[in-house]
Amino acid sequence: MTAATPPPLSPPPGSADRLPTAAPAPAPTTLPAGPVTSAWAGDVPRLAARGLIKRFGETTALAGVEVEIPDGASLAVMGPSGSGKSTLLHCLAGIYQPDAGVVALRGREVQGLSEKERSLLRRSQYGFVFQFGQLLSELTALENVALPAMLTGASRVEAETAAQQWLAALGLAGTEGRRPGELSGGQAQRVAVARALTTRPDVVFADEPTGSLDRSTGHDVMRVLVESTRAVGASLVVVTHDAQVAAWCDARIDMLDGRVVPAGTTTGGGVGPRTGELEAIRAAAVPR
Ligand SMILES: Nc1ncnc2c1ncn2[C@@H]1O[C@H](COP(=O)(O)OP(=O)(O)OP(=O)(O)O)[C@@H](O)[C@H]1O
Repeated sequence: MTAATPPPLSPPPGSADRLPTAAPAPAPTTLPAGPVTSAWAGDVPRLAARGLIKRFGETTALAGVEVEIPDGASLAVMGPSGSGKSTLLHCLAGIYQPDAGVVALRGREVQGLSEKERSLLRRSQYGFVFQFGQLLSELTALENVALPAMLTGASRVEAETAAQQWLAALGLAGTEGRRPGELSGGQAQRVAVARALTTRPDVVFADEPTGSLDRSTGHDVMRVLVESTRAVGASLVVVTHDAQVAAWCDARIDMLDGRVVPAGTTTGGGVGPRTGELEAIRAAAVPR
């Protein structure tokens, strides 16, 4: 990694105006054409799950999870290691098929789709940001961001023009030609955010998006992630151990043993000190 100058914080207030509106050619929708499922016929959430159960052999990773994410809202999923956070994200995103329960995108059930249909759904209507970005190391930042749009049918020129706009809006102008190894951790995560937004997804899923970053860079990345998804009208699901990361989101659920429990009842991080506690203790311990 280079000792890169941190990019300017972005998007600044009002940045929605600066985010590109050029969308790639719309991908064929994978949502069933039928009516909205009656359970959500009134106020249809962007994404919802009912009675979600997922088992791995003897392990019940999800034991009946209910969750709703409104249009354009962000949800933090917290809880200790092994509580089912990533499994929930994978079920919501159509990566895992649940053993029971319903997942609905805009009121239409998606859990019964075939693997091919779910793959198309993920490519065309969801965006993903992971802990280590998962950028393709041999591609430049521009190519990484352009790729999802090309996979959903946009021409190379169209996809790269839009990618350039996304990168500029996210404070990354000038990094287009760099490969992931030539970016700072914060820059790489911003590229991952740009890549997640480029197909104008319905929902962005982020699994520990700041897990590999220092506190200040993580703070910037969360701001960019929350504000840019909001600016384009996407809903956001963030899995995190960090209460300060969760605080960026509109709502939070806590998980324990595969269930949603009242917020604040889990430590989110095992037996160790919680986020910010050591700093507070050290500050309090300074002689006055
Ligand atoms: N592919 C898998 N095969 C077998 N067991 C799994 C698999 N994925 C998850 N599990 C188990 O399901 C439970 C929930 O795991 P999950 O990864 O969802 O928890 P988590 O809250 O995301 O944990 P962490 O914070 O450590 O990532 C755990 O007991 C885990 O061991």
